Amino acid sequence: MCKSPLHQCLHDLPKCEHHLHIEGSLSPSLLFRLAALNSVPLPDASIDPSFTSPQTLEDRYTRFTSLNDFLHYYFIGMSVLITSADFESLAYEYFTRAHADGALHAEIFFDPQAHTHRGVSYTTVVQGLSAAQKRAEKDFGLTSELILCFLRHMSETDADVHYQDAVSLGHFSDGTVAGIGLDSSEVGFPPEIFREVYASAKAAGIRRTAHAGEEGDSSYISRALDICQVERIDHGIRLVDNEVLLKRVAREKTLVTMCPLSNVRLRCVSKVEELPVRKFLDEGVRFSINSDDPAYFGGYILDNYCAVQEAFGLSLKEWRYIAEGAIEGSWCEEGRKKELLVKVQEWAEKYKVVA
Ligand SMILES: Nc1ncnc2[nH]cnc12
Ligand SMILES: [Zn+2]
Repeated sequence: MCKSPLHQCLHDLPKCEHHLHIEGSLSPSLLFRLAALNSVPLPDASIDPSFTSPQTLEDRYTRFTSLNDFLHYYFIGMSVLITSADFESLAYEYFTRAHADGALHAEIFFDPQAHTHRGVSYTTVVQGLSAAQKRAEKDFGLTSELILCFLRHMSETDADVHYQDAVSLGHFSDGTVAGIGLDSSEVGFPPEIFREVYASAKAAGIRRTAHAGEEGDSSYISRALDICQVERIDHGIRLVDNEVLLKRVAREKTLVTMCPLSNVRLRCVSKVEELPVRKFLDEGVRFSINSDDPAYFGGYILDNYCAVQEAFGLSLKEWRYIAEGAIEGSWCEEGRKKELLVKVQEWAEKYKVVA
């Protein structure tokens, strides 16, 4: 448990998670178990000693030097996921943990290209994730959405093939997949590479987000907004370098999905205190707080909330603003948003937060 005196209060605060890579919730112990079960070879421990045991892998995760250093382990890790049942248990475990942290709604990324290119079909992945979503809603009342991410180090053509697969299966129109995103190595892979697939999605009324301004400079954010017409920005911490852009994001109520512990582990900042939380609050930027890849970055959603509290000492009124902004920026139905806003009101009454 964190040291923050607000721990219980932050636990009880109705939370929405918008930036969670489901493959990034694969713990080293599950990784080793699934590798054995599915007979997937892991790197030889004599070449990379991190793969000696779950503990040595966990230790290696505390020493990432960059986004690419992390992605190397992330892609090896997910290679143990083979069957629909693997994806279902991975996602159900994540939902169970998010529920225990007091999350009521989660919008989770998945990376289909990273699976299809090693022979696991798009349908296998989505069947497993959808089954977990239904179980989590039934068991915990936790609602969720899927966001199909394109890997920016792969071609636009390949992204389009996967987009068209999802379109032809009716996954965007029947609600199986809520929208598209863009992830993986940022620098050198600007958003405009994917302008056409984003234009198709916009024309079809499909929701759009993209990682931008994580390691890349603020022009990645403006290009994601202007060229790909995204409705959200994932990470977006480099907004602080461009005052005009920051004011625009505040004015347009674009949701910025921050991931504090991730940014520290990947050395985008040296400590949580360096993140623009205070600046975003002062300027009225709408943002949510998220875990990104919790099994790799040392914390789930509540750990991230507590880390922000320890660094910035926010008031309950400010936490209420964050919670309401996260709900308003969610991609769930309006009816669900209203229910979630009522829960924030109840939280405010319980903790005597004046409006
Ligand atoms: N933090 C991150 N940035 C870019 N791509 C990712 N894929 C998983 N986590 C990511
Ligand atoms: Zn991410």
